[in-house]
Amino acid sequence: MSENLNEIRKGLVGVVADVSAVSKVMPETNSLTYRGYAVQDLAEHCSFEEVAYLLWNGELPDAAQLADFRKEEASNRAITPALHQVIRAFPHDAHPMDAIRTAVSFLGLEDPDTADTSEPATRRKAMRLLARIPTAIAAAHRASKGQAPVDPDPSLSFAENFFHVVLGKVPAPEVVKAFDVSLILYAEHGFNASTFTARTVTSTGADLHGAVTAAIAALKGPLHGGANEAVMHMLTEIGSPEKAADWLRGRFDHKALVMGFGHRVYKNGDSRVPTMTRYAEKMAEVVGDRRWMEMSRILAAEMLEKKNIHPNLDFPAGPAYHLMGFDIPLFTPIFVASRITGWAAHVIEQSADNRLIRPLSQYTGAAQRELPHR
Ligand SMILES: CC(=O)SCCNC(=O)CCNC(=O)[C@H](O)C(C)(C)COP(=O)(O)OP(=O)(O)OC[C@H]1O[C@@H](n2cnc3c(N)ncnc32)[C@H](O)[C@@H]1OP(=O)(O)O
Ligand SMILES: O=C([O-])CC(=O)C(=O)O
Repeated sequence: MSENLNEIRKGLVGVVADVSAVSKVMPETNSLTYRGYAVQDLAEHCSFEEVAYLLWNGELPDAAQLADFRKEEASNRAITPALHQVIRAFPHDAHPMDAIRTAVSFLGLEDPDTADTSEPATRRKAMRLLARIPTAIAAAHRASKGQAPVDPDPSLSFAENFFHVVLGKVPAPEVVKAFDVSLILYAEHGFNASTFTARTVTSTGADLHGAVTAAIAALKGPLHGGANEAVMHMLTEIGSPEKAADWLRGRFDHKALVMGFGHRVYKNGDSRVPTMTRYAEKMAEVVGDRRWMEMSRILAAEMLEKKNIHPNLDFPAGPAYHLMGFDIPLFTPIFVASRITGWAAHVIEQSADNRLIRPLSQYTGAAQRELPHR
């Protein structure tokens, strides 16, 4: 095999690493489909549970299949006293992404199917993770604030229950809908860094909890999922719409990244941004606070005009989650609660037709040499 420097694609830019039937990212039309359905249609007309079923099964559920899926998810939400105890032992200033990464690893220790990498076992484990991740995120977040955990409520939808376990109350239906839309938009996106991490771990024959633990670690990074938190920190730092343009000029002067902008695949706009922006605007109306969306509008217009760079999904999701009442460190964990669906679909797909993922590197270190005399 040739080892030509010209063949190196740093960051694997443009490399097609495998086939996948889970989703299709189409930068030429700024569009995205899950199992063939346009993501904006799914977001508008389906629930997150239906989309989770679709990603895992290839087809949308009928009424009975959806009822079974919902029942299965809702009845698996409780976490053990042992995990609650572990969570209470986390440092109070631990980032919730580190907390959920550790909790998922612990859930692997407890799971009766941990080491079984067969497809039926992986599906059972995926359902348990989907159901328990919100409970663990909420327990860790509440413990860090000195608050007691809230028991999950099986009578609530996935989205309603997320608010219930984190905040202890379920907001108005339009807020729940906006959150559900965000979960659908975040659920799946091809071979992004965290999903590729999950597939790489799976390719070694390792189990789902290992793959998801690694994927969470990858998602935390500010160039990936961590950007939704960084966006809200940025907006908070700017403070008011009048300061947005000047603040941005300062970033340009320092050649600094502007969080929530740019994308490895989309160069002319992220398929999910128009839908998420619309729902973030609705949240601004509900809350009666237009400041964040006004700042966002100015930043997006300036970035496009001066740099020709479009926002990605994390840009409207950040202020949307803030307006829904979530603390900033919960934003990327919410991404985890959603993306577990895409990760599991890819783990199942990778296992079904596996080959070890193992690229090459071109060596640039010292030439071969003799050991010093000893
Ligand atoms: C859900 C998600 O994970 S979406 C991604 C979330 N991440 C972010 O929002 C972080 C900010 N964005 C970025 O860091 C990048 O755009 C990435 C990591 C998402 C994509 O990176 P790449 O594909 O390697 O970037 P790309 O090659 O398109 O960059 C082209 C040019 O635009 C610049 N650029 C790209 N994004 C940004 C940005 N957010 N702010 C300022 N400049 C940027 C690059 O610095 C580069 O400039 P150069 O040609 O002068 O070196
Ligand atoms: O596709 C990517 O590289 C990042 C992204 O938007 C996602 O994971 O949703």
